[in-house]
Amino acid sequence: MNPALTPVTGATTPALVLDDVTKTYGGTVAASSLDLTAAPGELVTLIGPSGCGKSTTLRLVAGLERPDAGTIRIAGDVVAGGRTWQPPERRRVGLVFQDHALFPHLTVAQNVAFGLDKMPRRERTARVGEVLELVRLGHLASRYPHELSGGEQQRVALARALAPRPAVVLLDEPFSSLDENLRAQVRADTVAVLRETGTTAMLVTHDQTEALSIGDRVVVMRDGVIEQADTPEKVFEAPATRFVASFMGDADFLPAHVRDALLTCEIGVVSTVPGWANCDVDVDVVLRPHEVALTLDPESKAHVVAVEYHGAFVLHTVQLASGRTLRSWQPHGVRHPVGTAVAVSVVPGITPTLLVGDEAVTQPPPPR
Ligand SMILES: Nc1ncnc2c1ncn2[C@@H]1O[C@H](COP(=O)(O)OP(=O)(O)OP(=O)(O)O)[C@@H](O)[C@H]1O
Repeated sequence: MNPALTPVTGATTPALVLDDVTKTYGGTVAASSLDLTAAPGELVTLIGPSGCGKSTTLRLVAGLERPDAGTIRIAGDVVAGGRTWQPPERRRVGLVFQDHALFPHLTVAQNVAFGLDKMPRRERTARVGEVLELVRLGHLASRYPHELSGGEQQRVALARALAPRPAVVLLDEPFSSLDENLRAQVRADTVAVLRETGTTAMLVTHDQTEALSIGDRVVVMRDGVIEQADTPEKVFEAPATRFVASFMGDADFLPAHVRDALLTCEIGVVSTVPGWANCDVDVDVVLRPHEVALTLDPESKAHVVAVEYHGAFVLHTVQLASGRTLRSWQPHGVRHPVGTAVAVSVVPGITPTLLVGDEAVTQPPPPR
């Protein structure tokens, strides 16, 4: 990493802490008792349905909204909480928005220099050159925003956010105005720059794959509440709630039973459940399409009811004898026509998530 580009944060001090932060608008609780910590250099992705409070969370950190309660710390300093209130310009945060929000009458270099007005002129010019090189736009320094592509504008917005060496960069759906092909490239470039500079970032997205693929940690929100904040693997493979299981990827739920450490449901034995010996409990099992196997079986009461071609994989929906449906990813070359009778099982070695009510359980619930 280039030391000149390193954001100034203490190695052990979290870059960002939200402690019991709440924000309401009239009767709407947009953020409810949020607890969240980002370590220096961490990239946190925030995801959830429309209106769940993602942008509010970002705006609270940026200082564009005041919390009703709770404390926000940036690089160890309280910026909101109790009697303390730091305005946005004193918070050491960089902002990148979906629409880039560049000043149309300023050149690329002037846009990037905008937040550096307190810096001596020579230092400022050097810094602008440095961050423009970082985003590979040094050659376009004297262009105006309307003379740039969408992807280039987004890189200018990132350069402008990084120029003052913020403790945290906040990105609100930064790629959603870009078309599909460009988005993947700009996303990869942006993440590379954040990594190279060791920048702590919080990024709001609507895109599950994006949240999982770029986040060190994924924060799933619903109705102003954090449902789960975990590594991408945990969020996908061990969702904490029914909502997280279904929101972060395709998931089907079947009533199931654990007796003496054996998990069974309508399709038969699913797996063993170590540590669940001597119990006899009803649960729901979460099954993802890549965990469901199909074999041709004319005797089976299950049959294919829908087939969707997705290119590399073909999604089969199967109706079981009970009327419930399960989905199964089949490889590119496999296509069982609608009506085909199939035996359904799970692929070997899976550790499925079990739910009691809407909560995932890893221990047998206490006897009632
Ligand atoms: N300024 C405001 N005044 C009143 N209500 C607001 C205001 N800003 C947000 N809200 C409400 O707070 C809730 C959370 O909004 P927020 O914009 O944070 O959600 P979001 O998850 O970012 O949604 P989206 O994905 O649609 O952008 C919503 O119910 C919204 O209507």
